[in-house]
Amino acid sequence: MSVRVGVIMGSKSDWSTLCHTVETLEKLGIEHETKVVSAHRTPDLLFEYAETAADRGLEVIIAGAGGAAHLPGMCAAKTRLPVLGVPVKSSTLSGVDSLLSIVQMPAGIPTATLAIGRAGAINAALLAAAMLANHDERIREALEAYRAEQTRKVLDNPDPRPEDQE
Ligand SMILES: Nc1c(C(=O)O)ncn1[C@@H]1O[C@H](COP(=O)(O)O)[C@@H](O)[C@H]1O
Repeated sequence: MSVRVGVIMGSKSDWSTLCHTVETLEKLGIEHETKVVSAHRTPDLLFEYAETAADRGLEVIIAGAGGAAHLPGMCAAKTRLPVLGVPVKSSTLSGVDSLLSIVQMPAGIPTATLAIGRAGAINAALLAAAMLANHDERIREALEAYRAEQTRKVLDNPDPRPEDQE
């Protein structure tokens, strides 16, 4: 099966956030690749990655970065593929810096912006799945099953108290 989604991140230190993206793609059975690519530290690699992504068969790119998070926007500038940006929570500014660096793109080069941290990382995978599900029945079924399971878990256990206090 060919790789459908590229998951890139600015540093190895982003893995503890982007691992949630990868875990969710794996749950849904979506073929993906992961790589450290930085607009700042490896600009030529980023250009090459983004410029070749569509021809290599990728359909969506998920890009996570923290601080001055230029990676998603610069990636979007060099590919026609949809780019989903995940703001990584930074130690100094709690990820607000990452969020603002990704969200306010100029008109013409859109970058979808998810929530800061783990929730955004999971939702980036689910959003990529929703895009692929438009033309892929296997992924559509996997996404529907994921959501049904999530709903069932809440309905089966509506008591908010921790289990040892129920
Ligand atoms: N924001 C970017 C980019 C980029 O946007 O190209 N490259 C690295 N970084 C970010 O720098 C932070 C600290 O990186 P280090 O932990 O390697 O010092 C990471 O969150 C990374 O995403």
